Amino acid sequence: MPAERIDGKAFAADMRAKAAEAARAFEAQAGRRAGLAVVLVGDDPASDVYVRSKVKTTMDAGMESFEHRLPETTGEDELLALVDSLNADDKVDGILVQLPLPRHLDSDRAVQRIDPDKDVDGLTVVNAGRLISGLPGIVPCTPMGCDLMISQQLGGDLSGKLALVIGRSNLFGKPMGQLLLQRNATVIQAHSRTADLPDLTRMADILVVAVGRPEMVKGDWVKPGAVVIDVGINRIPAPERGEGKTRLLGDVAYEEAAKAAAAITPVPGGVGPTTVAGLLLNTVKAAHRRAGLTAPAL
Ligand SMILES: Nc1nc(=O)c2c([nH]1)NC[C@@H]1CN(c3ccc(C(=O)N[C@@H](CCC(=O)O)C(=O)O)cc3)C=[N+]21
Ligand SMILES: [Mg+2]
Repeated sequence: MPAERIDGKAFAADMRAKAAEAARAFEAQAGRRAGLAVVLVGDDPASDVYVRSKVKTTMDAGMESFEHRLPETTGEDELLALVDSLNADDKVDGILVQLPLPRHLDSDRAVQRIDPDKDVDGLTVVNAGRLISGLPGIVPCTPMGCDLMISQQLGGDLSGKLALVIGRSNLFGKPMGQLLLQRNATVIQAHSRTADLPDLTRMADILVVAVGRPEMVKGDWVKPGAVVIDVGINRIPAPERGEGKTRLLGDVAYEEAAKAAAAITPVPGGVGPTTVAGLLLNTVKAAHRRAGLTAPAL
């Protein structure tokens, strides 16, 4: 039986509907809309597309969007001053600094300047510490979306399951491993220096791949019946679609892997759309917390 194709677009639509419902409840109680500030420095076209989609989705969910576009030549002091002013602005519940920043800016410095209670990307050391300590905090959006998809497939308790995460970034791999651990999975965190990776993937009941190498995980690396989550977004040239055209490939060879897996996320239309939806959930949760209101279970 071929694998179930996990529909990330439908899943994300459901997450957005929940965020919109929570946003209405927040507005009714707080007398203002939850607000998300997005900071974009420079004019990278890919970042521009992401930011536009974040702004639109935010407004569609009944939240306020504050868009701050700064020129490529922005200095570090200016960027930090903007973050400071957003930290101090009561209408702003969430702050996102779009990455990557232009090379002359220190992205870690900018991100760590964000008030942890407004850090809707979950990238500050405070939120990383809260996650590893099992304290309430803000979880990075992409692992949050993957965690929700995995629990929809397998239930909330992953006792006895072996989960393999390939990738160890602060943005994805590390928090993903922590979320799986919290659900009682036995977690292996693999990365570019891991030896004999296919031997490990073949043991994994849950295989989460975030390496950024097109179709690196082959069909015969997948344990029969596994749940496979492909976090890779690799844009590759597609001359067959016309001059200068590109297409997206995941880190997993989808067609092959789908023959073994029980369920698998496609690229595009899998994990990607849940990322922006996760941002809305984080923003509306942050708004409730900041206003001293109980956030609805999301
Ligand atoms: N501070 C910060 N936080 C981020 O969360 C962040 C960021 N910076 N910088 C860039 C990356 C990338 N990212 C994606 C969001 C949605 C899709 C998405 O919806 N992808 C669609 C395809 C979109 C397409 O066709 O290009 C999909 O996979 O189906 C992908 C990638 C968030 N990022
Ligand atoms: Mg990673």
